[in-house]
Amino acid sequence: MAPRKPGKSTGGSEDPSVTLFREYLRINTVHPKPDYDAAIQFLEHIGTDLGLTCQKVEVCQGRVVLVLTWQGTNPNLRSILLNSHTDVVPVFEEHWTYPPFEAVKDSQGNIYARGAQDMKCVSIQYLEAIRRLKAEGKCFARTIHLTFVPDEEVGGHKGMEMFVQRPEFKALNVGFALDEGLASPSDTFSVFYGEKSPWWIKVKCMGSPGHGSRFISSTAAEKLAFEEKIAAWCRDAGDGVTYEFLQKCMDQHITSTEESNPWWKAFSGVCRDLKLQLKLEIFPAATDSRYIRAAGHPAIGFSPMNRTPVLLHDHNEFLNEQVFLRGIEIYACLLPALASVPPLPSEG
Ligand SMILES: CSCC[C@H](NC=O)C(=O)O
Ligand SMILES: [Zn+2]
Ligand SMILES: [Zn+2]
Repeated sequence: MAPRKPGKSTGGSEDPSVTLFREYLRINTVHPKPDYDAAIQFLEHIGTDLGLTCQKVEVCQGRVVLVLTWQGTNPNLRSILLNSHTDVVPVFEEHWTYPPFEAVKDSQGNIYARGAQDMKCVSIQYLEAIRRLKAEGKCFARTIHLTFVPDEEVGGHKGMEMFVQRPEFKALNVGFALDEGLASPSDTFSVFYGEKSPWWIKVKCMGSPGHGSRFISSTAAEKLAFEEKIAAWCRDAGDGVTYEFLQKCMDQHITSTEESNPWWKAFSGVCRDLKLQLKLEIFPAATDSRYIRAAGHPAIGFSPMNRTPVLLHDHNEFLNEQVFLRGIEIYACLLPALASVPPLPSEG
């Protein structure tokens, strides 16, 4: 085990937000057996400390969604949803320079841990931005809800997919949601308004595989045409060859990034004021945003990490503490703007 080194980039005294982030990273929520209870207890404690109301929704056995709420002054208006998942993907410890659940900070202020980018940073940034706004005595018209969901990394079925079907979700009256994005190695910040639709397919071939790997010449861009091709391959391979979808993402919703859209106007307006360069992208995989969008709500994927290599699911995932702290400042500007979007025509 590598020794834990004291951080030097802050001159020895660490920002309490960074300390909290590192504490959260040490909670082992790795698949296949994430310690969700420990994560929820930790987050609930922070929320209660901040004076947020707390609700727990058990979407199925052992899978609880934690909802922390900062009530707005006009509860009739639609709310802002800040979503994050609590689970992280497995590690190959032998490929890590530092133990992946110790949140070691090196001399440059880089914090190494599974979940440093995906996406424990964002959970703590949301909370710490709220801490700052509350300390300044701020309050806003719209309610802000934070949801902490399980199982995103295994498809979100026992997480956000079930939660959006629940009356407790409908009662949140969501107007606009923020969820995870990706780091960006350049100066720009990546912003995601839609996602690819991954298909994970398990093919079961009991006998001889025959010529099941033979490709048919005409390619099909259309997804349903592609599924027919898979079915045909299985038929061609002989009896007893079956396939099943482990993931079949079909959602094609995208979120408006038109200046005329009031949510986008608020989001992009803050970024302009802060001189953040945005790069609008389609997320290359699938996140829980797809369930939020499919439920009819606009959602933007945004993890404020520029000048950072994209290391989600990779060995030696890290985030620099200065980038992390800048993210809190960014949310502390975004949240007031979003929670102050004037009543929309549909809100009377
Ligand atoms: C299709 S379920 C996707 C789960 C996971 N999402 C983001 O990383 C992923 O591995 O892409
Ligand atoms: Zn993620
Ligand atoms: Zn992930």
